[in-house]
Amino acid sequence: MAVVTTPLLTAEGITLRFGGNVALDDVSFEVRPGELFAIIGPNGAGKTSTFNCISGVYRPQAGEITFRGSSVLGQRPDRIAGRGIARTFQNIELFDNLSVLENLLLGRHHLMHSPWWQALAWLPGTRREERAARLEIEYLIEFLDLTAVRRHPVGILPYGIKKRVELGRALAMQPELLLLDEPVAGMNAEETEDMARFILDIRTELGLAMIMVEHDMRLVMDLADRVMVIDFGRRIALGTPQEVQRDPAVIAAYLGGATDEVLESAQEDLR
Ligand SMILES: Nc1ncnc2c1ncn2[C@@H]1O[C@H](COP(=O)(O)OP(=O)(O)OP(=O)(O)O)[C@@H](O)[C@H]1O
Repeated sequence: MAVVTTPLLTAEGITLRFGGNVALDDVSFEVRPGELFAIIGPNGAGKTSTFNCISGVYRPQAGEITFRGSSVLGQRPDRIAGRGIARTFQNIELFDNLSVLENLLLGRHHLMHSPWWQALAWLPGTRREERAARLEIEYLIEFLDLTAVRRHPVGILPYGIKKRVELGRALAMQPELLLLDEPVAGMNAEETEDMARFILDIRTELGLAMIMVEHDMRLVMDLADRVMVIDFGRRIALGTPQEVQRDPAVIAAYLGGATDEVLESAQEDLR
């Protein structure tokens, strides 16, 4: 008997317009618990817009997005984050003057009731809630191999480590779904390999579902369980990495209507 899994997130018929410009046109997909779901597509295809609809930055004019069975539409980004959807950004958004530990504690803090400065002050009378948070953060610091830099101000760290701190801050929010916006953009080969390892560890050890937007095809094809391809705001393919990289519509989207010969060579590249 086939096992039916209830989706964690469902997007149904999402349409998003900016004036006359259609950023997303009737896009539907679902993300299953524990799945690594990738969204790819040429520049301006609508990938970031999809993230912005899920995380409450944009409200689509049509369609529905549900997380664990109830709608996220119309909710503020902080409320959606509190429901278990955390996000990293294309451009790192951290507090440069604060340490790695402090940045992670602030990420954790939106879940707590005590004032934010208490998390940083670490007073002798610090409440139980703060102590529990501190233990979780210490676990994440170790998990992400950040122990050696835990007290360093984020501003002085190399780019690849900053991206890892940003990942840590999103994980500190204890999400069930993590949105990764170009996690390896601008990274060298070694940093990319490290990040790929951490993404895999998040899936296997923490069991989190992830949606990843990424231009690095090798990373996508190596890591993702399923891939959705969008072009000009439309979903043109959805399937396993093997299925989408064979799909002529996908190859054509990347090349803009090519001959059979060029398609074949693109297929090689996508492999
Ligand atoms: N705030 C906005 N105002 C007007 N148009 C927007 C806005 N955000 C996105 N768009 C438009 O929506 C379309 C999709 O953009 P989006 O940023 O989602 O693409 P993308 O696939 O993430 O691109 P890239 O790979 O370059 O990051 C583009 O035509 C873009 O110009």
